[in-house]
Amino acid sequence: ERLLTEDSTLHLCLACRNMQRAEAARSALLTSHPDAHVQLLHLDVGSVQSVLSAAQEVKTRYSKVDFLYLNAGIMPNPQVDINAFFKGLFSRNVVNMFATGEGLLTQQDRINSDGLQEVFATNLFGHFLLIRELEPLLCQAGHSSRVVWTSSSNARRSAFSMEDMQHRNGTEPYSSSKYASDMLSVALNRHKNSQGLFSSVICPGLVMTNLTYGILPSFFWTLIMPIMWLVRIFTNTFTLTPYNGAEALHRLFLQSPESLDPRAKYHSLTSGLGTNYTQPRQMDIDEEMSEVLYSKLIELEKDVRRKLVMKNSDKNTRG
Ligand SMILES: NC(=O)C1=CN([C@@H]2O[C@H](COP(=O)(O)OP(=O)(O)OC[C@H]3O[C@@H](n4cnc5c(N)ncnc54)[C@H](OP(=O)(O)O)[C@@H]3O)[C@@H](O)[C@H]2O)C=CC1
Ligand SMILES: CC(C)=CCC[C@@H](C)[C@H]1CC[C@H]2C3=C(CC[C@]12C)[C@@]1(C)CCC(=O)[C@@H](C)[C@@H]1CC3
Repeated sequence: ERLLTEDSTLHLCLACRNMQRAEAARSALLTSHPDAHVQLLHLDVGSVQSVLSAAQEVKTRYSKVDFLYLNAGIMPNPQVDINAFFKGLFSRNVVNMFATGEGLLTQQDRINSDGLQEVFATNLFGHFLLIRELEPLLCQAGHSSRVVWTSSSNARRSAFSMEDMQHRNGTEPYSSSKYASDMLSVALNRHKNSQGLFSSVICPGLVMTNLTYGILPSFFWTLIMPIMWLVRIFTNTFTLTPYNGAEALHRLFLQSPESLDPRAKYHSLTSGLGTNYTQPRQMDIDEEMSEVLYSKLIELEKDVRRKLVMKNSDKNTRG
């Protein structure tokens, strides 16, 4: 919506797993921008086969991609640690606790049909595979393109382990996957800037969406809304509405790739008085670690492709 308000001649492609929701989003966009070009594409970013098919379809439809917004993300079965919340409330760490949710949330992950951890597959690996597949459209001579990751201030180095990059053994797969996306963005810039591809990371702040309604029921959030407006005075990270949360996505659209800081996370912020702005903050990233992650993802990609070929040939021989 905000991009079309900026430039109504844009060609948008909404890549979604639920086509009914995609159609509803398209209709809403066409109501406010009747001449807009909005196409739909089926994509389940958590499925390797779906990513490969969707990328193939993009390559037949378009000759180049200027912006790729990697926004899809999940936080399955979140649990709030109430004790930690009340402890944090009376500690010196209280502002950081509200800004990042650090130490308050755990999730239950599971293995998907590709044999990958679902949160890792959805929040990181599917996006990575999509970029790899779309490289011919993203990396073109004399043309610069942009990849924008929706990360989170919940991303934390200590939640991530290189020996367990899928977070099979921990209870914070969300934080781990978001930290991995921050590292991957840094690595992508190192590898791809020379080919015209620029990667950035944003955090929308705490926004009321299906994700947050999965943490606490919507009526509870409505009930504590006055408290949240109060908290906003101290953190600025309680953006609360999708419009405010999209501030950094919108800002990056207007900024030239050369002016971007590859090691910064761009935060959507809303002041106590309701003013929206974007602020870059340095990420806690080690270049060497990001390089190791990049290599491990390339290895996993090879492995996953090999398995898919075997699976498909098995299917063909059986029937
Ligand atoms: N809300 C918040 O406070 C914060 C959110 N974020 C991040 O913002 C992003 C958007 O989340 P938000 O809008 O809050 O949450 P929602 O759950 O409302 O939206 C998530 C979106 O991702 C889509 N999605 C999930 N899994 C897949 C998949 N396998 N394939 C394709 N699409 C998929 C969902 O599609 P469908 O409609 O089919 O479910 C939905 O459109 C996420 O990356 C999240 O981590 C970051 C910081 C804070
Ligand atoms: C606001 C009050 C009075 C209570 C709510 C407490 C927590 C449930 C809440 C405080 C900080 C929140 C938070 C997130 C989830 C809900 C909280 C832990 C996130 C982790 C949600 C997803 C993200 O990506 C982060 C940016 C959020 C950070 C803050």
